[in-house]
Amino acid sequence: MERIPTIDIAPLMQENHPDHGKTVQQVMDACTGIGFLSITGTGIPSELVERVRACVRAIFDVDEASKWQQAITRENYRGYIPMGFFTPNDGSGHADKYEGYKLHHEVAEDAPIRRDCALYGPNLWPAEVPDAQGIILEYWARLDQVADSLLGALETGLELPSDSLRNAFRDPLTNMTLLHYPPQAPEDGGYGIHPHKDTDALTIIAPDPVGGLEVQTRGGGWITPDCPNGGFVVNIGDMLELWSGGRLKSTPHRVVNRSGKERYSFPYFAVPRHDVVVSPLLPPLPGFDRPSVHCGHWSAEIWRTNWSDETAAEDTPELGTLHD
Ligand SMILES: O=C(O)CCC(=O)C(=O)O
Ligand SMILES: [Fe+2]
Repeated sequence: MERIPTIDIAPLMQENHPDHGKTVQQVMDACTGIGFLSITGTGIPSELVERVRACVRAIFDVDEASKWQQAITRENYRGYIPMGFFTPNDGSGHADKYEGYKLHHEVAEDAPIRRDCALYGPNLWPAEVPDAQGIILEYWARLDQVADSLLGALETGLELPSDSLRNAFRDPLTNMTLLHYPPQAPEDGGYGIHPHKDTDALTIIAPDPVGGLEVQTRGGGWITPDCPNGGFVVNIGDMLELWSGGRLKSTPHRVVNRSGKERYSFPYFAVPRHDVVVSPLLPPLPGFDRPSVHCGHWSAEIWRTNWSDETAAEDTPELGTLHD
């Protein structure tokens, strides 16, 4: 499949919809083919998405000195990621051209799960944008429902027991990166985000109308998702690829912002609970041979190794890494 289909998922969001089976098949075809789909029929009002995008813009409009004061740390992977803060571990030495703000599934200061895994906790919210918390958490709750519906469809499509995927997302390590990509000049060869695969289970993005996301086809070309207004782009990450024994595809993608305009995006990365060990729930396809992944350990490793003086442990599976 060399194109990214648009699928109305309204039949998945309601029990016993007559088109449920047909929609499951469409989602399966996309996820076992190119690994990307555009979705409509989520019930999320465009107006909510636009309010989120306005907050994201305001968060990046904060002055540089204040951003550095609220920057992400090794101890707490939350807050600002100033432009050029992390360099990809691909040996190229070229920093991606974005600035970010990291958020995680919101957990109270005194939540019991914090005793089991240090990755959980309250988010940092930028002091300068007081509306951000309420608006983004409202949006987040809607995406939790969309992710749940898609996971339910994949359980059906893969013929897995009901809830076998969805149960892994109670107290999840789901996270979101707010992103700002300044426009890149035509002669500028770098990337907004270099080609990579997502290391999560499933990603949901409200595309910025300025464009810039590119997806690799099986043939090696790059295509742009053709997502209708009010729709979302969804992609399979490495964890669902692993769970499905290689049936669902985690596909390389990249961002290049040649629009001449500022680009804002806020991908939602669905990640299971910290103690979930992801390994194939079905016999792996021939040639698909990957070690299992402990979600808490693996998430901590991905974030730790973003600091350039930290190296990956021997036993770390290389999820997300692209090899030539
Ligand atoms: O900004 C986008 O559209 C995509 C970002 C992305 O691929 C990522 O953060 O993993
Ligand atoms: Fe990505």
